[in-house]
Amino acid sequence: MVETNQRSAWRGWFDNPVNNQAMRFGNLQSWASELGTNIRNLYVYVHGVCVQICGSLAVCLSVCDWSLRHNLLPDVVLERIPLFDQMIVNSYQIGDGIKAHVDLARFADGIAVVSLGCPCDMQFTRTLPATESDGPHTHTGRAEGQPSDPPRLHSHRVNGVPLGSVRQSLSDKQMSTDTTASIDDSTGACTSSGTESVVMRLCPGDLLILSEDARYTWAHGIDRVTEGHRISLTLRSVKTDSRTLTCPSE
Ligand SMILES: O=C(O)CCC(=O)C(=O)O
Ligand SMILES: [Fe+2]
Repeated sequence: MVETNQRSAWRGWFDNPVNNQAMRFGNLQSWASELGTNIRNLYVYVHGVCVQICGSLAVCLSVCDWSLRHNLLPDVVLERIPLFDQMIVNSYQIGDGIKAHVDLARFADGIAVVSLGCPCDMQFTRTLPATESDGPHTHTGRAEGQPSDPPRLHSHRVNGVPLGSVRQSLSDKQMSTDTTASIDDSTGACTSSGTESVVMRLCPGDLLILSEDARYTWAHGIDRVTEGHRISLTLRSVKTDSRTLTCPSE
């Protein structure tokens, strides 16, 4: 449903391949606000393993059927009204990508990206400290590279949840409440040349949430889309102190 509505929402915007990005600030279209509401209400269950300790020995190891419920966004972000007030729609033709970046600091924590159309691989690279990087707005076609010399770090868990589990199919009619996500540590985590990186396949209907560590200390980018037309919706919130646009000449 979301995909059908949204496709008609941007019909004609990208007919000319020169146009590959559309932005909206302030009040979002009703379907985009509804998407934000659905994201606010989403949570995942993380299944656990229980180790029972007796003295200094682990005497029993059992896989439990209890689950930990995680909201997709931190509480402080979920309290925000509206949750999102800025949207970018990116259109990628074959060969297009987006340079590895950390989203600009003027956007608050808690960013949601919905993937539609053809799948692609998104690369995550750990980079510290979080910087006001070039940002995504250099979306001019092919990605040009990765941040130079990112620090070496070790964890591929984000907010305690492996990156690969923070995906939720929006085509799932149950999306508002009883959603589940499996923990999958085999999401392509790899280490090369001392750089920690993770590749995540983004399929149509996937929702990617970037918050806290994932939002501030991992760069994300797409080398190039290889299979066909892809559309992404990025929902963000402009920080209160960044809402006034100033003209450099003033
Ligand atoms: O197209 C995407 O999946 C990511 C877009 C993005 O990172 C951005 O607009 O900041
Ligand atoms: Fe981004």
